Amino acid sequence: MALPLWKNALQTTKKMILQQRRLSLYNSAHGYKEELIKKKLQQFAGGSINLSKEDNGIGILTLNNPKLMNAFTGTMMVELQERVTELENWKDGKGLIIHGAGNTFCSGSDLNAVKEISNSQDGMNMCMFMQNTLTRLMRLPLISVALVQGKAFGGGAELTTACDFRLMAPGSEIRFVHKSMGLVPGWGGAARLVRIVGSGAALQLLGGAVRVDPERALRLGLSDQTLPSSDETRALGEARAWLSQYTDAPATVIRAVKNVVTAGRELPLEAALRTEKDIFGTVWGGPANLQALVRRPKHK
Ligand SMILES: CCC(=O)SCCNC(=O)CCNC(=O)[C@H](O)C(C)(C)COP(=O)(O)OP(=O)(O)OC[C@H]1O[C@@H](n2cnc3c(N)ncnc32)[C@H](O)[C@@H]1OP(=O)(O)O
Repeated sequence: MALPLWKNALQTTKKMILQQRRLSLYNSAHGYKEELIKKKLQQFAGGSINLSKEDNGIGILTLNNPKLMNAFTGTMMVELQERVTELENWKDGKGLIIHGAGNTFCSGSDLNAVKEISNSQDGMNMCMFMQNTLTRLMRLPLISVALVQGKAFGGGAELTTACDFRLMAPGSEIRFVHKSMGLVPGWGGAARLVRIVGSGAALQLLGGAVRVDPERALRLGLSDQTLPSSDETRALGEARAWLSQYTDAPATVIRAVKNVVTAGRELPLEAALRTEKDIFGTVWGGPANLQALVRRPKHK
Protein backbone atom coordinates (compact mmCIF):
# COMPACT_ATOMS: atom_id res chain seq x y z
CA MET A 1 0.00 0.00 0.00
CA ALA A 2 1.33 3.45 -0.91
CA LEU A 3 2.39 5.63 2.02
CA PRO A 4 0.45 8.85 2.62
CA LEU A 5 2.24 11.95 1.32
CA TRP A 6 3.16 13.29 4.75
CA LYS A 7 4.74 9.97 5.74
CA ASN A 8 6.75 9.95 2.53
CA ALA A 9 7.96 13.49 3.19
CA LEU A 10 8.86 12.56 6.77
CA GLN A 11 10.85 9.54 5.59
CA THR A 12 12.67 11.62 2.97
CA THR A 13 13.57 14.27 5.56
CA LYS A 14 14.76 11.58 8.00
CA LYS A 15 16.88 10.02 5.24
CA MET A 16 18.39 13.42 4.39
CA ILE A 17 19.28 14.15 8.02
CA LEU A 18 20.85 10.71 8.42
CA GLN A 19 22.85 11.15 5.21
CA GLN A 20 24.08 14.58 6.33
CA ARG A 21 25.16 13.09 9.68
CA ARG A 22 27.03 10.33 7.87
CA LEU A 23 28.86 12.82 5.67
CA SER A 24 29.59 15.25 8.53
CA LEU A 25 32.39 15.00 11.06
CA TYR A 26 30.87 16.40 14.23
CA ASN A 27 27.57 15.78 15.96
CA SER A 28 26.19 16.09 19.49
CA ALA A 29 28.47 13.26 20.65
CA HIS A 30 31.38 15.69 20.12
CA GLY A 31 29.70 18.41 22.18
CA TYR A 32 28.72 20.15 18.94
CA LYS A 33 25.50 22.11 19.08
CA GLU A 34 24.70 23.06 15.51
CA GLU A 35 21.55 25.05 16.18
CA LEU A 36 23.34 27.23 18.74
CA ILE A 37 26.22 28.19 16.46
CA LYS A 38 23.85 28.74 13.53
CA LYS A 39 21.84 31.18 15.64
CA LYS A 40 25.04 33.01 16.54
CA LEU A 41 26.29 33.11 12.95
CA GLN A 42 22.93 34.52 11.79
CA GLN A 43 23.73 37.65 13.81
CA PHE A 44 26.55 38.56 11.42
CA ALA A 45 24.76 39.30 8.21
CA GLY A 46 25.94 40.38 4.77
CA GLY A 47 26.77 38.96 1.36
CA SER A 48 25.37 35.73 -0.03
CA ILE A 49 26.33 32.37 -1.51
CA ASN A 50 24.62 31.89 -4.87
CA LEU A 51 24.21 28.64 -6.74
CA SER A 52 23.18 28.18 -10.32
CA LYS A 53 22.64 24.61 -11.53
CA GLU A 54 23.02 24.35 -15.28
CA ASP A 55 21.38 21.83 -17.61
CA ASN A 56 24.77 20.36 -18.50
CA GLY A 57 25.22 19.20 -14.88
CA ILE A 58 27.68 21.94 -13.92
CA GLY A 59 26.96 24.02 -10.82
CA ILE A 60 28.40 27.49 -10.38
CA LEU A 61 28.77 28.53 -6.74
CA THR A 62 29.49 32.23 -6.26
CA LEU A 63 30.89 33.76 -3.06
CA ASN A 64 29.22 37.11 -3.16
CA ASN A 65 30.41 39.81 -0.80
CA PRO A 66 32.64 41.93 -3.05
CA LYS A 67 32.66 44.96 -0.73
CA LEU A 68 34.72 42.85 1.73
CA MET A 69 36.70 40.93 -0.90
CA ASN A 70 34.11 38.12 -0.47
CA ALA A 71 34.97 37.61 3.21
CA PHE A 72 32.67 35.06 4.89
CA THR A 73 30.08 36.68 7.12
CA GLY A 74 28.09 34.47 9.53
CA THR A 75 25.08 34.29 7.21
CA MET A 76 27.34 33.31 4.31
CA MET A 77 28.64 30.37 6.38
CA VAL A 78 25.05 29.27 6.99
CA GLU A 79 24.16 29.78 3.31
CA LEU A 80 27.16 27.73 2.23
CA GLN A 81 25.81 24.85 4.31
CA GLU A 82 22.39 25.25 2.64
CA ARG A 83 23.91 25.28 -0.85
CA VAL A 84 25.93 22.14 -0.05
CA THR A 85 22.70 20.41 1.03
CA GLU A 86 21.14 21.51 -2.26
CA LEU A 87 24.08 20.05 -4.17
CA GLU A 88 23.87 16.78 -2.24
CA ASN A 89 20.28 16.48 -3.45
CA TRP A 90 21.07 17.38 -7.08
CA LYS A 91 21.05 13.97 -8.73
CA ASP A 92 21.95 15.26 -12.23
CA GLY A 93 25.05 17.16 -11.08
CA LYS A 94 28.48 16.28 -12.47
CA GLY A 95 30.76 19.22 -11.73
CA LEU A 96 31.07 22.34 -9.63
CA ILE A 97 33.00 25.57 -10.07
CA ILE A 98 33.47 27.78 -7.01
CA HIS A 99 34.48 31.36 -7.64
CA GLY A 100 34.17 34.80 -6.09
CA ALA A 101 32.25 37.85 -7.27
CA GLY A 102 34.13 40.94 -8.44
CA ASN A 103 37.12 39.06 -9.83
CA THR A 104 38.53 37.95 -6.47
CA PHE A 105 38.09 34.66 -4.63
CA CYS A 106 37.70 35.18 -0.86
CA SER A 107 39.61 36.98 1.91
CA GLY A 108 38.66 34.45 4.63
CA SER A 109 36.32 34.98 7.51
CA ASP A 110 34.83 38.43 8.04
CA LEU A 111 37.10 40.03 10.62
CA ASN A 112 34.20 42.06 12.01
CA ALA A 113 32.37 38.84 12.90
CA VAL A 114 35.54 37.14 14.12
CA LYS A 115 36.09 39.95 16.64
CA GLU A 116 32.62 39.38 18.06
CA ILE A 117 33.04 35.63 18.49
CA SER A 118 36.64 35.60 19.67
CA ASN A 119 35.92 33.47 22.77
CA SER A 120 37.19 29.92 22.46
CA GLN A 121 33.79 28.17 22.67
CA ASP A 122 32.33 30.17 19.78
CA GLY A 123 35.57 29.70 17.86
CA MET A 124 35.48 25.92 18.30
CA ASN A 125 31.82 25.75 17.32
CA MET A 126 32.41 27.87 14.21
CA CYS A 127 35.37 25.64 13.38
CA MET A 128 33.23 22.47 13.69
CA PHE A 129 30.45 24.07 11.66
CA MET A 130 32.81 24.97 8.79
CA GLN A 131 34.66 21.63 8.94
CA ASN A 132 31.33 19.81 8.66
CA THR A 133 30.28 21.92 5.68
CA LEU A 134 33.61 21.72 3.85
CA THR A 135 33.90 17.98 4.47
CA ARG A 136 30.46 17.51 2.92
CA LEU A 137 31.51 19.77 0.04
CA MET A 138 34.64 17.68 -0.53
CA ARG A 139 32.58 14.45 -0.48
CA LEU A 140 30.01 15.62 -3.03
CA PRO A 141 29.79 13.24 -5.98
CA LEU A 142 30.74 16.17 -8.22
CA ILE A 143 34.13 17.03 -9.66
CA SER A 144 34.87 20.39 -8.07
CA VAL A 145 37.14 23.22 -9.10
CA ALA A 146 38.13 26.36 -7.20
CA LEU A 147 38.62 29.14 -9.71
CA VAL A 148 41.08 31.48 -8.00
CA GLN A 149 40.98 35.01 -9.31
CA GLY A 150 42.50 37.81 -7.23
CA LYS A 151 43.07 36.65 -3.67
CA ALA A 152 42.29 33.49 -1.74
CA PHE A 153 43.38 34.32 1.80
CA GLY A 154 42.90 32.62 5.18
CA GLY A 155 39.61 30.72 5.14
CA GLY A 156 39.44 31.45 1.39
CA ALA A 157 42.69 29.50 0.90
CA GLU A 158 41.23 26.72 3.07
CA LEU A 159 38.10 26.57 0.93
CA THR A 160 40.19 26.01 -2.22
CA THR A 161 41.62 22.84 -0.62
CA ALA A 162 38.12 21.38 -0.21
CA CYS A 163 37.85 21.27 -4.03
CA ASP A 164 39.25 18.51 -6.22
CA PHE A 165 41.15 20.99 -8.39
CA ARG A 166 42.40 24.57 -8.28
CA LEU A 167 42.77 26.75 -11.36
CA MET A 168 44.48 30.11 -11.01
CA ALA A 169 44.09 33.24 -13.11
CA PRO A 170 47.22 35.29 -13.90
CA GLY A 171 48.06 37.66 -11.03
CA SER A 172 46.06 35.68 -8.47
CA GLU A 173 47.43 34.40 -5.18
CA ILE A 174 46.65 31.83 -2.52
CA ARG A 175 47.92 32.69 0.92
CA PHE A 176 47.41 30.98 4.27
CA VAL A 177 47.73 34.19 6.30
CA HIS A 178 46.64 32.53 9.56
CA LYS A 179 50.05 32.78 11.24
CA SER A 180 50.03 36.55 10.84
CA MET A 181 46.62 36.55 12.57
CA GLY A 182 47.99 34.46 15.46
CA LEU A 183 46.05 31.45 14.17
CA VAL A 184 46.31 28.16 12.36
CA PRO A 185 43.76 26.91 9.84
CA GLY A 186 40.63 25.54 11.51
CA TRP A 187 38.31 24.83 8.60
CA GLY A 188 40.28 21.67 7.75
CA GLY A 189 42.68 23.57 5.48
CA ALA A 190 45.89 22.27 7.09
CA ALA A 191 44.89 18.60 6.96
CA ARG A 192 43.83 18.92 3.32
CA LEU A 193 46.88 21.00 2.34
CA VAL A 194 49.26 18.33 3.70
CA ARG A 195 47.49 15.78 1.53
CA ILE A 196 47.77 18.00 -1.55
CA VAL A 197 51.35 19.31 -1.34
CA GLY A 198 52.99 17.11 1.35
CA SER A 199 53.96 18.02 4.90
CA GLY A 200 57.21 19.87 4.07
CA ALA A 201 55.60 22.27 1.61
CA ALA A 202 52.55 22.68 3.87
CA LEU A 203 54.85 23.65 6.74
CA GLN A 204 56.51 26.24 4.52
CA LEU A 205 53.22 27.71 3.30
CA LEU A 206 51.65 27.87 6.77
CA GLY A 207 54.80 28.70 8.75
CA GLY A 208 55.81 31.48 6.37
CA ALA A 209 52.29 32.69 5.49
CA VAL A 210 53.78 32.52 2.00
CA ARG A 211 52.31 34.36 -0.98
CA VAL A 212 51.69 31.59 -3.54
CA ASP A 213 51.45 32.89 -7.09
CA PRO A 214 50.20 30.72 -9.98
CA GLU A 215 53.72 29.62 -10.97
CA ARG A 216 54.67 28.48 -7.49
CA ALA A 217 51.28 26.87 -6.94
CA LEU A 218 51.70 24.88 -10.14
CA ARG A 219 55.19 23.76 -9.10
CA LEU A 220 53.91 22.62 -5.69
CA GLY A 221 50.91 20.79 -7.15
CA LEU A 222 48.58 23.19 -5.32
CA SER A 223 47.28 24.48 -8.64
CA ASP A 224 46.38 22.28 -11.59
CA GLN A 225 46.59 24.94 -14.28
CA THR A 226 47.19 28.63 -14.81
CA LEU A 227 44.39 29.97 -16.99
CA PRO A 228 45.21 32.35 -19.86
CA SER A 229 42.79 35.13 -18.78
CA SER A 230 42.57 37.35 -15.75
CA ASP A 231 39.29 38.80 -16.99
CA GLU A 232 36.46 37.56 -14.75
CA THR A 233 34.07 36.30 -17.42
CA ARG A 234 36.70 34.86 -19.72
CA ALA A 235 38.41 32.99 -16.85
CA LEU A 236 35.08 31.44 -15.88
CA GLY A 237 34.64 30.28 -19.49
CA GLU A 238 38.13 28.78 -19.44
CA ALA A 239 37.41 27.01 -16.15
CA ARG A 240 34.22 25.53 -17.66
CA ALA A 241 36.16 24.29 -20.70
CA TRP A 242 38.88 22.79 -18.47
CA LEU A 243 36.34 20.99 -16.30
CA SER A 244 34.41 19.65 -19.31
CA GLN A 245 37.25 17.23 -20.15
CA TYR A 246 36.35 15.39 -16.90
CA THR A 247 32.57 15.69 -17.00
CA ASP A 248 31.97 14.61 -20.58
CA ALA A 249 29.93 11.46 -19.78
CA PRO A 250 26.58 10.61 -18.18
CA ALA A 251 26.10 11.83 -14.60
CA THR A 252 25.91 8.26 -13.22
CA VAL A 253 29.41 7.54 -14.53
CA ILE A 254 31.02 10.84 -13.47
CA ARG A 255 29.50 10.57 -10.00
CA ALA A 256 30.75 6.99 -9.71
CA VAL A 257 34.26 8.15 -10.73
CA LYS A 258 34.26 10.79 -8.00
CA ASN A 259 32.89 8.34 -5.44
CA VAL A 260 35.55 5.66 -6.06
CA VAL A 261 38.27 8.30 -5.70
CA THR A 262 36.75 9.64 -2.47
CA ALA A 263 36.61 6.10 -1.08
CA GLY A 264 40.22 5.44 -2.12
CA ARG A 265 41.36 8.66 -0.46
CA GLU A 266 39.43 8.37 2.77
CA LEU A 267 39.00 4.71 3.65
CA PRO A 268 41.41 1.98 4.72
CA LEU A 269 42.26 -0.26 1.75
CA GLU A 270 39.83 -3.12 2.44
CA ALA A 271 36.89 -0.81 3.07
CA ALA A 272 37.82 1.21 -0.05
CA LEU A 273 37.92 -1.98 -2.13
CA ARG A 274 34.50 -3.08 -0.88
CA THR A 275 33.08 0.39 -1.57
CA GLU A 276 34.61 0.34 -5.05
CA LYS A 277 32.88 -2.99 -5.68
CA ASP A 278 29.53 -1.52 -4.62
CA ILE A 279 29.99 1.56 -6.83
CA PHE A 280 31.07 -0.66 -9.73
CA GLY A 281 27.76 -2.46 -9.32
CA THR A 282 25.90 0.79 -10.00
CA VAL A 283 27.47 1.26 -13.46
CA TRP A 284 28.08 -2.34 -14.65
CA GLY A 285 25.36 -3.20 -17.16
CA GLY A 286 24.01 0.34 -16.88
CA PRO A 287 22.88 2.36 -19.93
CA ALA A 288 26.29 3.96 -20.58
CA ASN A 289 28.03 0.62 -20.26
CA LEU A 290 25.55 -1.16 -22.59
CA GLN A 291 25.75 1.61 -25.21
CA ALA A 292 29.56 1.42 -25.14
CA LEU A 293 29.41 -2.33 -25.67
CA VAL A 294 27.27 -1.76 -28.79
CA ARG A 295 29.59 1.01 -30.09
CA ARG A 296 32.75 -0.97 -29.22
CA PRO A 297 34.93 2.18 -29.26
CA LYS A 298 38.66 1.85 -29.95
CA HIS A 299 40.61 3.77 -27.30
CA LYS A 300 43.39 5.04 -29.56
C1 LIG B 1 39.45 31.21 8.97
C2 LIG B 1 40.35 32.24 9.53
C3 LIG B 1 40.66 33.38 8.58
O1 LIG B 1 40.09 33.47 7.53
S1 LIG B 1 41.84 34.45 9.10
C4 LIG B 1 42.10 35.47 7.74
C5 LIG B 1 41.16 36.63 7.65
N1 LIG B 1 41.48 37.42 6.51
C6 LIG B 1 42.36 38.44 6.52
O2 LIG B 1 43.03 38.71 7.47
C7 LIG B 1 42.43 39.26 5.28
C8 LIG B 1 42.44 40.75 5.61
N2 LIG B 1 42.39 41.55 4.40
C9 LIG B 1 43.48 41.86 3.70
O3 LIG B 1 44.59 41.49 3.99
C10 LIG B 1 43.26 42.78 2.53
O4 LIG B 1 41.99 43.39 2.66
C11 LIG B 1 43.32 42.03 1.18
C12 LIG B 1 42.46 40.76 1.17
C13 LIG B 1 44.79 41.67 0.90
C14 LIG B 1 42.82 42.93 0.05
O5 LIG B 1 43.57 44.10 -0.01
P1 LIG B 1 43.13 45.28 -0.98
O6 LIG B 1 42.98 44.74 -2.36
O7 LIG B 1 44.09 46.38 -0.77
O8 LIG B 1 41.67 45.70 -0.50
P2 LIG B 1 41.26 46.37 0.89
O9 LIG B 1 42.18 45.97 1.97
O10 LIG B 1 41.05 47.82 0.67
O11 LIG B 1 39.85 45.63 1.12
C15 LIG B 1 38.63 46.11 0.62
C16 LIG B 1 37.66 46.17 1.77
O12 LIG B 1 37.43 44.81 2.19
C17 LIG B 1 37.65 44.73 3.59
N3 LIG B 1 38.11 43.35 3.90
C18 LIG B 1 39.01 42.63 3.23
N4 LIG B 1 39.14 41.43 3.80
C19 LIG B 1 38.31 41.41 4.86
C20 LIG B 1 37.97 40.44 5.86
N5 LIG B 1 38.54 39.23 5.87
N6 LIG B 1 37.06 40.77 6.78
C21 LIG B 1 36.47 41.98 6.79
N7 LIG B 1 36.74 42.93 5.87
C22 LIG B 1 37.64 42.64 4.92
C23 LIG B 1 38.71 45.77 3.88
O13 LIG B 1 38.72 46.10 5.24
C24 LIG B 1 38.23 46.90 3.00
O14 LIG B 1 37.13 47.51 3.61
P3 LIG B 1 37.06 49.12 3.70
O15 LIG B 1 37.02 49.56 2.26
O16 LIG B 1 38.31 49.54 4.39
O17 LIG B 1 35.82 49.41 4.46
